[in-house]
Amino acid sequence: MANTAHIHPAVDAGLKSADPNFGGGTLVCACADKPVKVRIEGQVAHNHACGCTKCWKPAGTHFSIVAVVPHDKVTVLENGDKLQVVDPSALIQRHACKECGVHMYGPVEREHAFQGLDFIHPERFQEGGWAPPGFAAFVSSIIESGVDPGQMDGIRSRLREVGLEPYDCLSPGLMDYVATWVAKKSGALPS
Ligand SMILES: N[C@@H](CCC(=O)N[C@@H](CSCO)C(=O)NCC(=O)O)C(=O)O
Ligand SMILES: [Zn+2]
Ligand SMILES: [Zn+2]
Repeated sequence: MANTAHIHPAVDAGLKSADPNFGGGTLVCACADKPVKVRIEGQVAHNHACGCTKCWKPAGTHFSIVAVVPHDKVTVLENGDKLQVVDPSALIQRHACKECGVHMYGPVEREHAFQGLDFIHPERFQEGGWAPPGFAAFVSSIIESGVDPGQMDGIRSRLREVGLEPYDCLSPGLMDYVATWVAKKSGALPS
């Protein structure tokens, strides 16, 4: 029987390939009136499906689609007065539209391996061509949002079917990157 587990509309509809000429675009929130618009220069990196409770997801969806760009490639173009930080104590300072709730950008300002990067949701680009997600992160975290643990086998196999290897943290490459940063900071590895 076909696996019909829903992941995210952009995944369920079939992932679109990156356009090698994609040079950036404009993220737009979901407000019909005075939408927040944020300009991103260049292609996104490390795009992934994220099951954590903190990332913004469209209604009825278990996963977000989230990627990073350098902070200096992010410019608020319109209606920035509608933005507010969701959780000022979080590592990722997610700036959400107060009216529709869409997260528009989330800088990491703290001393961390990801400092200088902003987390964004490429599905909010009004243009196509952004790099598709390459793996699924924080998959077990969807249980924290109320997903029945009995559905996890089906969800993980669906993720594998669509080419998104499921992990319960970030991908091994990113976890190694973070751990290397920590080891260099502590002196466990030479910097
Ligand atoms: N089980 C928790 C996990 C939350 C979490 O650690 N999320 C990650 C991934 S977000 C995008 O990849 C993270 O780095 N969070 C930092 C932050 O949120 O500031 C849950 O589901 O809430
Ligand atoms: Zn909005
Ligand atoms: Zn997340």
